[in-house]
Amino acid sequence: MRCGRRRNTGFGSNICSFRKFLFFCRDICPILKDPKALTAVTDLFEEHVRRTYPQVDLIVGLDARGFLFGPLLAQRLGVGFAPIRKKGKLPGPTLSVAYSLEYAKAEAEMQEDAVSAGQKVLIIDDLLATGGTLYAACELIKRQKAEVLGCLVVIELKYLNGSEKLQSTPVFSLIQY
Ligand SMILES: O=P(O)(O)OC[C@H]1O[C@H](OP(=O)(O)OP(=O)(O)O)[C@H](O)[C@@H]1O
Ligand SMILES: Nc1ncnc2[nH]cnc12
Repeated sequence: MRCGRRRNTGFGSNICSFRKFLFFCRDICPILKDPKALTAVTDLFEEHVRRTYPQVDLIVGLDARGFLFGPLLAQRLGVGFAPIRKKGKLPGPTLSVAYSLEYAKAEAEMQEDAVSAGQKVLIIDDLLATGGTLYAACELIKRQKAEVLGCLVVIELKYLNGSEKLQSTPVFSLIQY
């Protein structure tokens, strides 16, 4: 798919926009191509987590682009990382939750031993749209009796009100549209 246009303010210049079906999509791939931008994104997440959630035990990243930012942040913080994947990808016993996105339905899965009861968890992804994916991730973590401290995303599509679906779980985003 061709990249349409880029914003030219702050990090926004590293976000590519394109159309998919009837939707206007945002792509974080240009951040990955620019080492300074990727470092700055990681710095901002690290700064926020150290200030707001010093008690965090584990970073959980969402399939697929949460895997690009999550391990970098976990390593900076000196905590572990665990993946939530789309259905059918993870080995061993798993838990799953179905959810809807802007343009599809899917199922999120997590390994049963990925999170321990009582652990304090932050969830990370590239983008919050309708909130279906992050909501499913919160459900998976709560079912394992761990605590979700909050969610971190590079981009939040405010006009889709995804944070309302997450109710009292705080969302920290670096760029809003
Ligand atoms: O807030 P929501 O409406 O749930 O949408 C957000 C999700 O959609 C995108 O991934 P997508 O599921 O399209 O899959 P991909 O990572 O495999 O591209 C994005 O990376 C988020 O994970
Ligand atoms: N508008 C959007 N842009 C990028 N990824 C998305 N996932 C769901 N909605 C999206």
